[in-house]
Amino acid sequence: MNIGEISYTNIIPLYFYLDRERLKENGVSITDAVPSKINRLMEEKRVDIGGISSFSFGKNAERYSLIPDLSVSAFGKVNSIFLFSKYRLEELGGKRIALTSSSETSVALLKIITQQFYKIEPSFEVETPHFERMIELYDACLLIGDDAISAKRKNGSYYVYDLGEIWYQETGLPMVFAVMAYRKEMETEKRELLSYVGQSMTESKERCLRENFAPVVERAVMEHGGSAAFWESYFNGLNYGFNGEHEKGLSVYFQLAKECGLLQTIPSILKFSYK
Ligand SMILES: C=C(O[C@@H]1C=C(C(=O)O)C=C[C@H]1O)C(=O)O
Repeated sequence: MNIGEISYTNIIPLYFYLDRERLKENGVSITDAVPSKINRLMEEKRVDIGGISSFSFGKNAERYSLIPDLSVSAFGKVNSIFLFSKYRLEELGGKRIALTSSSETSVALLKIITQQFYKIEPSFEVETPHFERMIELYDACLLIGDDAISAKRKNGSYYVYDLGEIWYQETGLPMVFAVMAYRKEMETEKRELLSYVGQSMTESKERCLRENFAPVVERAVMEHGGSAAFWESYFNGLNYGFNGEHEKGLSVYFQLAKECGLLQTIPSILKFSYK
């Protein structure tokens, strides 16, 4: 079994307390990469389970199921998914926007926001995430994860829009950015390991919440700089669960993505049962 691990700080609580030695002894390997790459590896069956973009789950829901109670979501500001812009959002019609190649959920979300909520039509191009280069060549740029956090630190004079906040203002629902999904074959081929991994991730999340993220904050400060207070508030601003509200938010997101021509069908959401 191969687990995909998104290489952004926001998902660390779901992986922090995994017993990597034990996993290795059981033949489990871990691949870390940006979300779009994990999404692709899972589509190519080179990753069996992992945090993937919720949009990628939507595209592949016939072949994937969800580990229950896990996600990377926000009820409002997410603080790491930003549109940096030389113009106000409502003025971006006909302008050029660079999209990070790391994301699928946020790229589709920005298209939903512009088309459905703001009724404007900018043009989009996918670029490798590099704030200075993107903003030099384009009118606006979308960054996610640690790239967005470091760009926000450097940003001087551009407008900054938090996509989680816009989503919440418009829908009153949480935005689910990543889900913990697995390929359905795992249920028959590797059921025991699947349960073990799902439960370990749930325990990791719960322990991080109990500790108010202290060890995760320490690691984030070491790896990315910034203050402990900043990271503590960042982790507390994210939501790692998946309940009826998340499901509602995700269903509305899929529905709007379909209306924008980004998804062909509205997928149903199936979850693993440990029983
Ligand atoms: C909260 C975030 O959510 C991420 C956003 C993703 C996307 O846009 O496809 C995928 C995985 C999440 O880890 C973030 O990266 O800032």
